[in-house]
Amino acid sequence: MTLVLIGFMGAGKTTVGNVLANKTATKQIDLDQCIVDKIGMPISEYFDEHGEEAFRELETTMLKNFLNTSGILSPGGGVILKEENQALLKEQATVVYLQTDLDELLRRIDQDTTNYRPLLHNKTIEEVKDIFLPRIPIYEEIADHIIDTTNKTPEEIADVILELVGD
Ligand SMILES: Nc1ncnc2c1ncn2[C@@H]1O[C@H](COP(=O)(O)OP(=O)(O)OP(=O)(O)O)[C@@H](O)[C@H]1O
Ligand SMILES: O=C(O)C1=C[C@@H](O)[C@@H](O)[C@H](O)C1
Ligand SMILES: [Mg+2]
Repeated sequence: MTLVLIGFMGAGKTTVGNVLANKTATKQIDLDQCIVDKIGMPISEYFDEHGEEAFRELETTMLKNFLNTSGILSPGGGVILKEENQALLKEQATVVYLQTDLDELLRRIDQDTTNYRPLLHNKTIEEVKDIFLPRIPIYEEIADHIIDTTNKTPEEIADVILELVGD
């Protein structure tokens, strides 16, 4: 079964997925990257040109394409918003939720110069909370395992995951 890492932007899905892939000699599929390769533009540009709803449709199509590929799948943080995706993840994957305190997420996102996250651009803390808080129960509901990543390195998180799901 595919191992899927879920969590908010900055939770470390891509980073931990890479560490895990190296440790287990499997491949990591970063769904955001697959989408970028397909659309030929950054996600932020796609949001500007086509809107979030169009992005979500595309994200669902790509999730279906890659869900049954063996390895580690790291989707974008909003993949859990669609009920269709929630059902797919619950039924067809082992799901690990990378849980992180909001302060730590904001610190990581602030320091991350390689990724631009359109949903968080120019948002106040209160506006970020409006996106973050309603997602928490969905992440928790879908997860087979929950790991608090706040004070752990990606290496430590990968080791916890391997203990939980075996390698
Ligand atoms: N456990 C950690 N401790 C400290 N920094 C971390 C940790 N995990 C990830 N980071 C850093 O936080 C930033 C965001 O990580 P990453 O891109 O892996 O998050 P993501 O969950 O894939 O986000 P998105 O949903 O936007 O794709 C990166 O700069 C990464 O180096
Ligand atoms: O959490 C989200 O809604 C998103 C997270 C990113 O990984 C991208 O998938 C996109 O910017 C949306
Ligand atoms: Mg990512």
